[in-house]
Amino acid sequence: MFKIPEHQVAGHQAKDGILGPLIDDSGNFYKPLQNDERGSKEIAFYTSLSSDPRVPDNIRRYFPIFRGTKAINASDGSGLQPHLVLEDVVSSYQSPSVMDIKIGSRTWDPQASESYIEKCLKKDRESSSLTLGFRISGLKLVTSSKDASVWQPGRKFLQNLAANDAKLVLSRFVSSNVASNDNIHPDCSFASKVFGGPSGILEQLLELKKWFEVQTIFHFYSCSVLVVYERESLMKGSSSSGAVVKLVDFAHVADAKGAIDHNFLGGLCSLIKFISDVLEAPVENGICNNYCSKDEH
Ligand SMILES: O=P(O)(O)O[C@@H]1[C@@H](OP(=O)(O)O)[C@H](OP(=O)(O)O)[C@H](O)[C@H](OP(=O)(O)O)[C@H]1OP(=O)(O)O
Ligand SMILES: Nc1ncnc2c1ncn2[C@@H]1O[C@H](COP(=O)(O)OP(=O)(O)O)[C@@H](O)[C@H]1O
Repeated sequence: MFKIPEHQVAGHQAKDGILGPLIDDSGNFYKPLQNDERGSKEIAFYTSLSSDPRVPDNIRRYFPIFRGTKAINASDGSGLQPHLVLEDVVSSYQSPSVMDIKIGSRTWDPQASESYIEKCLKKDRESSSLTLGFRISGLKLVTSSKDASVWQPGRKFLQNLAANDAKLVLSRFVSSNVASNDNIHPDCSFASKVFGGPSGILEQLLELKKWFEVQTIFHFYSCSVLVVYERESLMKGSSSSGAVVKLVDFAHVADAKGAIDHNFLGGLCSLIKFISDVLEAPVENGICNNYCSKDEH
């Protein structure tokens, strides 16, 4: 009944007897509750999100639906363990293309231990978090569902991108010619249908930004924007990409104590600028002008 999620792109993964999330056939995503304060923080967040009247209805749709907790057999063979039961946000896609972008220059919350802060500071400094205000934690793009081929760059490569290369990766994420040749200029041919349009990724991020400009309830440290779309249907000429933004990972959410979450807001603004640039770059001869580097992998 429980399976390892095929489309998970970051975080702890349930393979090789490791503790990680599981899914079922009914659209549920079971995230193991880490048995330190991270598990309780994530439950506290979802519980408070569900009941807090200050969270506007239009913003709730950016979070996976929370269906409580349940003890299920854990992926590491340790027997019944408590899991968060969340909506599996990719379950309605035939072959979802997914990108996880961890937002904010700083990924530790004020209550973290000295050793955890030190570990995060190192990762933030060595990744694009400090320079860009976000880092791409993982990405998987289905290039052909017929032979199950995918484009899935290494996580270390993705996390350490300079600005030009981040633009290149975002461009490739919405290009039709990813499979053909690693060095080919991305054509960005799906940019307008995935990033653009009245219900595209950019509009969704802008709606979230509006809320982050005023909300003083939560500080979202180490939280990710998950971008999902159905590439296969675009390849076949459909005009609908099913592009959605979801926020995931609330193990480090802190009380905002009445202050704006400038860390998340800054990272979100930076991501919005990158996506706007990809969208606005004029395409000449089918080639996207924001192509920047030849040596990515
Ligand atoms: O253990 P690591 O080094 O893989 O770090 C995990 C991160 O992996 P990454 O830095 O992307 O390679 C991982 O990052 P992603 O979710 O993969 O972006 C989380 O930050 C995870 O922390 P938590 O479960 O949210 O508290 C991190 O786990 P903890 O180190 O906090 O347990
Ligand atoms: N509700 C969900 N539905 C589908 N996939 C999810 C969901 N939540 C997380 N994921 C997948 O799992 C990955 C890691 O999730 P995350 O909550 O960040 O775990 P961790 O705390 O281990 O870092 C995400 O990048 C995404 O691919």
